[in-house]
Order: sequence, then C-alpha cells, then structure tokens
Amino acid sequence: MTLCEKGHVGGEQSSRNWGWCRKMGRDPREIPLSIEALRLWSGMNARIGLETGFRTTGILYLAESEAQMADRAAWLDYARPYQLDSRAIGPAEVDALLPGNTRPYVGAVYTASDGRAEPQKAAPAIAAAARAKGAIVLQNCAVRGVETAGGRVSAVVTERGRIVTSQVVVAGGAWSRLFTLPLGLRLPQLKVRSTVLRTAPVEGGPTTAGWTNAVAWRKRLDGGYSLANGHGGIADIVPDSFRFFLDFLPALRAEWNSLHLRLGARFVEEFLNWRPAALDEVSPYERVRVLDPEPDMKGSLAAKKAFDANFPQLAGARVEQHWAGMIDATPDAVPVISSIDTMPGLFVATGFSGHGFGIGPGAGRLMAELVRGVTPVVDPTPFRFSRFTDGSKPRPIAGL
Ligand SMILES: NCCCC(=O)O
Repeated sequence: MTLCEKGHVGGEQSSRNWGWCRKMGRDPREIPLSIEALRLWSGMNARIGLETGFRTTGILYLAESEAQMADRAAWLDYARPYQLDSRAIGPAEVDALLPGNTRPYVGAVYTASDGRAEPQKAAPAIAAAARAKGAIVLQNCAVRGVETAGGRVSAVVTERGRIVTSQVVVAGGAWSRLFTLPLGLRLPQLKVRSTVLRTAPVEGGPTTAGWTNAVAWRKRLDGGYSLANGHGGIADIVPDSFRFFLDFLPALRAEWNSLHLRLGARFVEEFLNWRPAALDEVSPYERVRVLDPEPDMKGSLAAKKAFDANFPQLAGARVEQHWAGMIDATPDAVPVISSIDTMPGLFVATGFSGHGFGIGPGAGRLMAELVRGVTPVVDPTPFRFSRFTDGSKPRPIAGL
C-alpha cells in the first residue's frame, strides 16, 4: 500500500478540526459507522503503540431553552435502535459535569462514551504505525492524476513519476472535487471554512466537551482548551458554489442561520488556479502544498469571549493560536466512501462534512474492506457515490 501526500501527513483538515470523536448527533445514516469508529478509537493507542490523544471524556450538546432541548433530544429517537448511552439530562447533572460553569442551561443531551483525540498527533501517529507495518508513505509527492487502460485504473502519475496500480483511493479532502473532475466525475462538493483556537494549559475546568450556541470547547491533552465558534463556519463563494447551487440548496436552507456566506479572494483564487492540469505539468496540488486558509478572527474571539463568560475562572487562559481549515461538504452532509462504477479500480473517500476526524477510523476500515472486496463492517449504501447520479436527490435530514 502506498500513500501519496502532496504536503505532509496531518497538514490539512486532519490536523485542523475540533478533535471530537462522537456518535451523538450523527446523521442516522452515519450512526453505525460512528459506533465502529469509537470502538477503534478506544483501542487505537494500544494498537499503534503511539499517542493519538484519544480519551473518553463525554460530550454535551447544551440547550438554552425548552424548545432547543426538544430539538436536541429529538435525535435520541434515531439513536434508540443502537442502544447508545446518549441521554437527555437536566440542569443539575449539567452543573455536575461542568465545574465552574456560570451560565444556566435547561439541560443537555449527553453521551458519556464519546470523546476526543488530538488532531495534530493522531494522523501522523497512525501513518507512522502503518509505515512500521510496511506501508509506503510518500510526503511532498502530489498525485497529478490517474491513468486508465481499457477503462480500468492502470496507474497514478505523481510529480515524482508513475506508480503502476489497479486500485486507487482518492481521499483528497477539499481537493477531491478537482481531482475527480478529469476522471469524468461530477462530485458535488463545497467547502466550509472553520476556525479553531487553542489556549495555553490551564488548571481546572471541565473535562467534558460541550457545544452551546456560542462556543464549542474540549480539553486538550496538553491541558489547554480547543475552542470554536458555535456557528457553522464560513462558506466562501467560489465558482463551484454556482455549479452546485441546486445540489446544495436544501443544505443551504437547513444551515441558513448558522452559515456565513462570503465573497472574497477565494473566488478569484479558485477561478484562476483550481483547474485540472495535464499530467506532465505542475499541478494545483504542487502549487498549494498545504491549504492554510485565513482564520475568522472575529468569530474566533467571540468564541473565546463566550467561553470566558461560561467559565470565568478560566478567563485568564492565554490564546496560543488561531487557525482555520476547509471542511469538504456534500449536499447531504454524509461522506462518499465508495467504489466508482464508471471506472473499475477507482474508489473515493471524501466529503466528511466536518465530521471526518471522529469517524475516520471507521471510514478507513470501511474503505479498506470495499477495496479488498470483503464483507463491509457496515452497510455502505448510504455512502455510495452513485446517489449523486441516480436521481436520489441527496439532502440533509431535517432538524439535524
Ligand atoms: N465541525 C464540527 C466538528 C466537530 C464535530 O462535528 O464532531
């Protein structure tokens, strides 16, 4: 197995996300895969002999009104068949889980068995373990494209030469749409810019992660907190926003109150530079080794302010870093983990829609099983690429 990475392992979204590993709040189509992912996370450090930062900390989705509590708790109906430990709790239990919290909540949905890992540690550690098992991990080695023979995958062309192969998995995150375009695929994928900050280590405070309307927090392995704004991020308007407008219209309607649309430099950047190149030319993947978008400082500082208001005893915690990442989203907010019917040997794993880190180990297992042609750990049907081409009209499930 050879992994080609245009930059370095853990350079883009795998290191830039919140670090949450959760079953709670998942789209029902993802619940079985998230259960498998949490099972794998819980044994990951022992399995690879390295520290990923995974800890079972519990996660709270907090409610500020009875109406919001009812919305949050509605998800429990989807989870019931799986007998998870997710449950609705009242204000007394919220207070017990959030020492020092000063904001009143009417309750929360709580999953004690959910947790977090450290995005900046996990992917490099897992890659190192794969290497130790014989995988070849090539960094600074962009794949420019895929070659076929008789309609089947026959090779990938990298900036350093050709690799003959009959099977390729495109797991390109925000780049997957561009990469699959010359392969004749119409992968409806847009990007959401999400900003996170981290504080210096601080004594005390909750170990349970929490998500309010204003801020999401989780304790870090280094003793600080990772914080993000409670809203859904910034959707930069780019040429693909127009191409996929109708595909994403239901998602846009569902997320209208939490997404911020922006027209700015990203439109020009993608219009000019996000274009397929010939395989013997320098590709966009070499020109942008690491996609490092501008953090949304206003939103990030608002998150810190909200966290400080919740936990005044932690307000002195210094902000060490703000960063942003590009979430790659599909119209139904469910990933693609799929073979591609029109090109035997081609597989795609992408579109994790902001939930990819937590579900990653399960997604990796499922993709590997599809490639090997063995019985998959969960039903892969919800993740098939062909839902975008067979007239299914994929859309998010209302209320999630
Ligand atoms: N963009 C949200 C990241 C956390 C999560 O959904 O698990």
